[in-house]
Amino acid sequence: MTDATQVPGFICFDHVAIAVPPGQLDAQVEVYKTLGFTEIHREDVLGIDQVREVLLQVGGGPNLVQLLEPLTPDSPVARQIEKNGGRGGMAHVALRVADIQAAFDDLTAKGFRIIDAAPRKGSRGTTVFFVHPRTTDAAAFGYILEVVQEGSLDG
Ligand SMILES: C[C@H](C(=O)O)C(=O)SCCNC(=O)CCNC(=O)[C@H](O)C(C)(C)COP(=O)(O)OP(=O)(O)OC[C@H]1O[C@@H](n2cnc3c(N)ncnc32)[C@H](O)[C@@H]1OP(=O)(O)O
Repeated sequence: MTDATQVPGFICFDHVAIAVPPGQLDAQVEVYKTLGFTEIHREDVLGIDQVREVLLQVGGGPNLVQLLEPLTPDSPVARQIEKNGGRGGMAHVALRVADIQAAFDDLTAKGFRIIDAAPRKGSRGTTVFFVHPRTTDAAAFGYILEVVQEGSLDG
Protein backbone atom coordinates (compact mmCIF):
# COMPACT_ATOMS: atom_id res chain seq x y z
CA MET A 1 0.00 0.00 0.00
CA THR A 2 1.36 3.43 -0.95
CA ASP A 3 1.55 6.05 1.79
CA ALA A 4 0.93 9.34 -0.02
CA THR A 5 2.45 11.28 2.89
CA GLN A 6 5.86 9.69 2.21
CA VAL A 7 8.29 11.39 -0.15
CA PRO A 8 9.18 11.06 -2.94
CA GLY A 9 5.82 9.25 -3.05
CA PHE A 10 6.25 6.85 -5.96
CA ILE A 11 2.94 5.14 -6.74
CA CYS A 12 3.77 2.84 -9.65
CA PHE A 13 5.80 2.49 -12.79
CA ASP A 14 4.21 4.77 -15.37
CA HIS A 15 6.13 3.75 -18.46
CA VAL A 16 9.31 2.36 -19.93
CA ALA A 17 10.52 4.48 -22.85
CA ILE A 18 12.27 2.98 -25.86
CA ALA A 19 14.27 4.99 -28.38
CA VAL A 20 13.32 4.14 -31.96
CA PRO A 21 15.54 5.10 -34.90
CA PRO A 22 13.97 7.54 -37.40
CA GLY A 23 11.56 5.89 -39.82
CA GLN A 24 11.01 2.76 -37.71
CA LEU A 25 8.18 3.91 -35.42
CA ASP A 26 5.18 2.43 -37.21
CA ALA A 27 6.96 -0.89 -37.79
CA GLN A 28 7.73 -1.11 -34.07
CA VAL A 29 4.13 -0.26 -33.16
CA GLU A 30 3.02 -3.20 -35.29
CA VAL A 31 5.42 -5.51 -33.45
CA TYR A 32 3.91 -4.48 -30.11
CA LYS A 33 0.41 -5.04 -31.50
CA THR A 34 1.36 -8.63 -32.32
CA LEU A 35 2.31 -8.94 -28.64
CA GLY A 36 -1.16 -7.80 -27.54
CA PHE A 37 -0.46 -4.10 -26.93
CA THR A 38 -2.91 -1.37 -27.96
CA GLU A 39 -1.90 2.12 -29.08
CA ILE A 40 -3.60 4.54 -26.67
CA HIS A 41 -1.87 7.83 -27.47
CA ARG A 42 0.28 9.47 -30.14
CA GLU A 43 1.78 12.95 -29.86
CA ASP A 44 4.59 15.11 -31.19
CA VAL A 45 6.39 16.56 -28.16
CA LEU A 46 8.38 19.65 -29.14
CA GLY A 47 10.39 21.97 -26.90
CA ILE A 48 13.61 20.38 -25.61
CA ASP A 49 12.38 16.81 -26.19
CA GLN A 50 11.65 16.82 -29.97
CA VAL A 51 10.13 13.35 -30.15
CA ARG A 52 7.13 11.58 -31.66
CA GLU A 53 5.66 9.48 -28.85
CA VAL A 54 3.43 6.43 -29.11
CA LEU A 55 2.05 5.01 -25.86
CA LEU A 56 1.16 1.32 -25.81
CA GLN A 57 -0.86 -0.46 -23.16
CA VAL A 58 -1.22 -4.12 -22.36
CA GLY A 59 -3.59 -5.86 -19.96
CA GLY A 60 -5.46 -2.67 -19.03
CA GLY A 61 -2.97 -1.81 -16.28
CA PRO A 62 -1.21 1.50 -15.60
CA ASN A 63 2.19 0.40 -16.92
CA LEU A 64 2.88 1.59 -20.45
CA VAL A 65 5.52 1.25 -23.14
CA GLN A 66 6.44 4.61 -24.68
CA LEU A 67 8.10 4.48 -28.09
CA LEU A 68 10.11 7.62 -28.86
CA GLU A 69 11.21 8.52 -32.39
CA PRO A 70 13.36 11.68 -32.59
CA LEU A 71 11.89 14.49 -34.69
CA THR A 72 15.18 16.40 -35.04
CA PRO A 73 18.91 15.75 -34.49
CA ASP A 74 18.69 18.03 -31.42
CA SER A 75 16.45 15.58 -29.57
CA PRO A 76 18.06 13.84 -26.57
CA VAL A 77 16.75 10.62 -28.11
CA ALA A 78 18.57 11.38 -31.38
CA ARG A 79 21.80 11.87 -29.41
CA GLN A 80 21.27 8.54 -27.62
CA ILE A 81 20.72 6.72 -30.93
CA GLU A 82 23.75 8.40 -32.51
CA LYS A 83 25.99 7.39 -29.57
CA ASN A 84 24.60 3.89 -29.86
CA GLY A 85 25.72 3.45 -33.46
CA GLY A 86 22.26 4.12 -34.91
CA ARG A 87 20.50 1.58 -32.73
CA GLY A 88 17.52 2.22 -30.46
CA GLY A 89 16.94 0.74 -27.03
CA MET A 90 15.84 1.71 -23.56
CA ALA A 91 15.65 5.49 -23.19
CA HIS A 92 14.29 5.91 -19.66
CA VAL A 93 12.11 4.53 -16.88
CA ALA A 94 9.25 6.66 -15.53
CA LEU A 95 7.75 6.48 -12.04
CA ARG A 96 4.43 8.13 -11.16
CA VAL A 97 3.77 10.39 -8.18
CA ALA A 98 0.72 12.32 -6.95
CA ASP A 99 2.68 15.43 -5.87
CA ILE A 100 5.53 16.17 -8.28
CA GLN A 101 6.73 19.29 -6.49
CA ALA A 102 7.17 17.27 -3.27
CA ALA A 103 9.09 14.60 -5.20
CA PHE A 104 11.25 17.26 -6.89
CA ASP A 105 12.04 18.94 -3.55
CA ASP A 106 12.80 15.61 -1.88
CA LEU A 107 15.13 14.30 -4.61
CA THR A 108 16.86 17.70 -4.76
CA ALA A 109 17.39 17.66 -0.98
CA LYS A 110 18.77 14.10 -1.24
CA GLY A 111 21.39 15.28 -3.75
CA PHE A 112 20.05 13.70 -6.92
CA ARG A 113 21.18 15.42 -10.12
CA ILE A 114 17.98 16.70 -11.65
CA ILE A 115 18.12 17.79 -15.29
CA ASP A 116 15.16 20.18 -15.21
CA ALA A 117 15.23 23.38 -13.14
CA ALA A 118 11.64 22.69 -12.06
CA PRO A 119 8.82 20.28 -12.94
CA ARG A 120 7.72 20.96 -16.52
CA LYS A 121 5.15 20.02 -19.14
CA GLY A 122 5.29 16.41 -20.36
CA SER A 123 3.22 14.63 -22.98
CA ARG A 124 -0.56 13.94 -22.69
CA GLY A 125 -0.98 16.87 -20.27
CA THR A 126 1.36 15.44 -17.62
CA THR A 127 3.96 17.24 -15.52
CA VAL A 128 7.45 15.71 -15.46
CA PHE A 129 11.08 16.06 -14.49
CA PHE A 130 14.12 13.96 -15.37
CA VAL A 131 16.98 12.68 -13.18
CA HIS A 132 20.42 12.37 -14.82
CA PRO A 133 21.81 8.85 -15.47
CA ARG A 134 25.05 9.82 -13.72
CA THR A 135 23.05 11.17 -10.84
CA THR A 136 25.54 10.96 -7.96
CA ASP A 137 29.24 10.17 -7.73
CA ALA A 138 28.53 7.23 -5.47
CA ALA A 139 25.63 5.58 -7.25
CA ALA A 140 24.95 6.33 -10.89
CA PHE A 141 21.69 4.81 -12.03
CA GLY A 142 23.05 4.25 -15.52
CA TYR A 143 19.63 5.13 -16.88
CA ILE A 144 17.46 8.23 -17.05
CA LEU A 145 14.67 8.34 -14.46
CA GLU A 146 11.55 10.36 -15.29
CA VAL A 147 9.11 11.38 -12.56
CA VAL A 148 5.52 11.94 -13.79
CA GLN A 149 2.40 13.47 -12.29
CA GLU A 150 -0.89 13.21 -14.14
CA GLY A 151 -2.27 16.65 -15.02
CA SER A 152 -0.62 20.04 -15.36
CA LEU A 153 0.53 22.19 -12.47
CA ASP A 154 -1.87 24.95 -13.57
CA GLY A 155 -4.80 22.59 -12.98
C1 LIG B 1 8.16 14.47 -22.53
C2 LIG B 1 8.05 12.99 -22.73
C3 LIG B 1 7.22 12.43 -21.57
O1 LIG B 1 7.40 11.28 -21.11
O2 LIG B 1 6.31 13.14 -21.12
C4 LIG B 1 9.41 12.35 -22.86
O3 LIG B 1 9.68 11.27 -22.38
S1 LIG B 1 10.57 13.16 -23.77
C5 LIG B 1 12.00 12.13 -23.81
C6 LIG B 1 13.16 12.86 -24.33
N1 LIG B 1 13.68 13.79 -23.32
C7 LIG B 1 14.62 13.47 -22.40
O4 LIG B 1 15.15 12.36 -22.38
C8 LIG B 1 14.99 14.55 -21.44
C9 LIG B 1 16.02 14.14 -20.45
N2 LIG B 1 17.28 13.71 -21.09
C10 LIG B 1 18.31 14.55 -21.30
O5 LIG B 1 18.21 15.75 -20.99
C11 LIG B 1 19.55 13.99 -21.94
O6 LIG B 1 19.23 12.72 -22.53
C12 LIG B 1 20.73 13.79 -20.94
C13 LIG B 1 21.11 15.12 -20.28
C14 LIG B 1 20.42 12.77 -19.87
C15 LIG B 1 21.94 13.27 -21.76
O7 LIG B 1 22.14 14.18 -22.78
P1 LIG B 1 23.41 14.04 -23.72
O8 LIG B 1 23.45 12.64 -24.24
O9 LIG B 1 23.42 15.14 -24.71
O10 LIG B 1 24.57 14.35 -22.72
P2 LIG B 1 25.93 13.66 -22.50
O11 LIG B 1 26.52 13.27 -23.78
O12 LIG B 1 26.67 14.58 -21.62
O13 LIG B 1 25.53 12.34 -21.70
C16 LIG B 1 25.69 12.24 -20.33
C17 LIG B 1 25.77 10.76 -19.98
O14 LIG B 1 24.45 10.22 -20.07
C18 LIG B 1 24.48 9.04 -20.84
N3 LIG B 1 23.18 8.86 -21.48
C19 LIG B 1 22.63 9.63 -22.44
N4 LIG B 1 21.41 9.17 -22.75
C20 LIG B 1 21.20 8.07 -21.98
C21 LIG B 1 20.14 7.14 -21.84
N5 LIG B 1 19.03 7.25 -22.57
N6 LIG B 1 20.26 6.14 -20.94
C22 LIG B 1 21.38 6.03 -20.18
N7 LIG B 1 22.43 6.88 -20.26
C23 LIG B 1 22.34 7.88 -21.16
C24 LIG B 1 25.60 9.29 -21.83
O15 LIG B 1 26.05 8.09 -22.38
C25 LIG B 1 26.62 9.93 -20.93
O16 LIG B 1 27.29 8.94 -20.18
P3 LIG B 1 28.83 9.07 -19.76
O17 LIG B 1 28.88 10.24 -18.82
O18 LIG B 1 29.17 7.77 -19.12
O19 LIG B 1 29.55 9.32 -21.05
